[in-house]
This record gives sequence, structure tokens and C-alpha cells, in this order.
Amino acid sequence: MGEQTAFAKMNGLGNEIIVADMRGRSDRVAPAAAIALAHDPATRFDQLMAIHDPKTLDTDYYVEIINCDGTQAQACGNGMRCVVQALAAETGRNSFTFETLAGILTAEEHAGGLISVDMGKPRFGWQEIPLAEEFHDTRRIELQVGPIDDPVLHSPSAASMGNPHAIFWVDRDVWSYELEKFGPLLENHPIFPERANISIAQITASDALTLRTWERSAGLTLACGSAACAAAVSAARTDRTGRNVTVTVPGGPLLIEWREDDHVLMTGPAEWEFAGSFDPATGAWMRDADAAPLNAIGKRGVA
Ligand SMILES: N[C@H](CCC[C@H](N)C(=O)O)C(=O)O
Repeated sequence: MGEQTAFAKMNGLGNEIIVADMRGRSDRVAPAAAIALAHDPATRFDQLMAIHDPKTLDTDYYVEIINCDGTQAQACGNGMRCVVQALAAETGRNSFTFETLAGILTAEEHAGGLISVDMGKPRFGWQEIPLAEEFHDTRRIELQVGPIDDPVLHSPSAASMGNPHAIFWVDRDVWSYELEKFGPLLENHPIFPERANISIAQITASDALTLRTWERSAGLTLACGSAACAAAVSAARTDRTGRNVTVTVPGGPLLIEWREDDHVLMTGPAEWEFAGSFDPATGAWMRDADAAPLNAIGKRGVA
């Protein structure tokens, strides 16, 4: 049995997140522990964000992102906002520099509580996404589902925010498509050698779109921050919107700004639910008593 680690159960617009404090130790959250926590209804999560000591000079922390099936993800926008809120509550600081598999990210908590994460630069090259075959123009790749002469979904845009995304543009309300049916097929389509997060997007104004996402490894979620970024840059790149887009996901709105320096800034809320501790080897966990001292990450208002 390993040494217990403090965690906070949080969410970012309903994207279920566990923030785990793995600082000052060299072990990792085992995939089996993540799977066990994901299977318990009380700690069910989409992504687990494990905060580790920094690996690189001039970064504050290394963050490992683990999907609910135990696999690693390169990026998780909603999870990063939860990490920022937890660390801001603990340290009193409001800006941080993180390292993830997607690179070095900066993030800031604003006075009103909203959090902005610089999600880095999008990548559009077919080998960078990656796609299994050469596409010169990833604004529109050849891929469709449904009858060949009358496809339900077709010609998605593809992009990487560190993790792979495909965005299908639809004319009707995003809720009128059976994403739970098409999502698994598309996630695992051979065109995506590392699988992909699959979204459907409806443009609602020149600065707004609605989005639903079938996440790689996690399935349907209420919010996917990196997909919101991928959809916003793809909308701008295909002249569907400008570079500032309100992306409304099932959990609520995210503001996405594709800056002139090519970085994508995502702004939205995060919410703390409860704290506890778990064994990173097995996932066995306990909820903190309400009167617990301030040892749990991100616990607000407890002296
Ligand atoms: N919920 C996350 C995305 C998780 C991505 C993950 N499903 C993958 O790429 O494997 C977000 O807010 O960006």
C-alpha cells in the first residue's frame, strides 16, 4: 500500500475532474488506481490531474493527465482550470506555469473567479494531429458516417491541441445527432492512429457555436475544453467565425480567443466539490471529515 495522496473532486462545466496532489514524491497514480476511482460513483471522473514537482526550470509544476480508463491524455482544458483554482486557493497566487505532455502552459485566475489557460498553439499538419494518411488541407478531411450518398456526418476539420480532435460541422441542433452511436466508431476509426476526440459543432453566430464532444477514452462528457479550442480555431480557419468565439458545451459557455501570436486562450469556471485522500497504487480512498485541517488541496475557507 502506498502513501495516501490528498485529492479534490472538482468539475469544469460538468467535466468531472479529480485533482491529485503528487508533489514531493516520486511515485505516480497507477492506471489501476485511476480506473478504480472512476468506477466508484462517488469519485467518478473523466480526467484525473496529478500535480507533480516540476521537471523543467521555470515551470511551477508538472501535471500528468489521466483519462478514466487509465490512459494518458496530452491536454485537458477543463482539468487545468480546476488545477489552477485548487492551487490558487492553497497558495494565494493567481498565475502559474505548468508543464504537460502538450508542452508548457501558463494560466491565471481572475478576480471574479474565472480562469484563463493559455492552451498553446494549435497544430494542423496531418502528421501532427496525427492522421494515418496524407491530407494537405485538414480544414476538411475525407471521412463520413451514414449512407454513402447521404451521410449523417461528413468532412470534419481536424486539429491538435496537443491531443487529437475532429470537428464535424452540422446544420441542425447538436442534440439531434446520435453522438453516442457515432462517437465510438469515429474515435477508433483507422484514420486516427492515436484515436481522436470527436465533436459536432453548429455555428450559431459569427462569434458563437454550440458543441458536443465524444471524448477519446471518456465518451460523452458535459464539457471538453481542448475540443472547444480545436472547434474555435477550426471555425475561424474555415471562415465560419472570427477568432473570438463563445463555445457553448452542454455544461455551459467557454470563451476561446485565438490570439494573433497563434496561442489559444480558454476562459471559464471551475468548481470545488469535496476533498479526500487516496492510495495512488490501488485507488482506495476516504473522504475528509468536514473539520479536517487544511491539508487537502484546494480546500477553500478552512483555516
Ligand atoms: N476533458 C478534456 C479533454 C480530455 C481529452 C482526452 N479525452 C483525450 O484527449 O484523450 C478537456 O477539457 O480538454
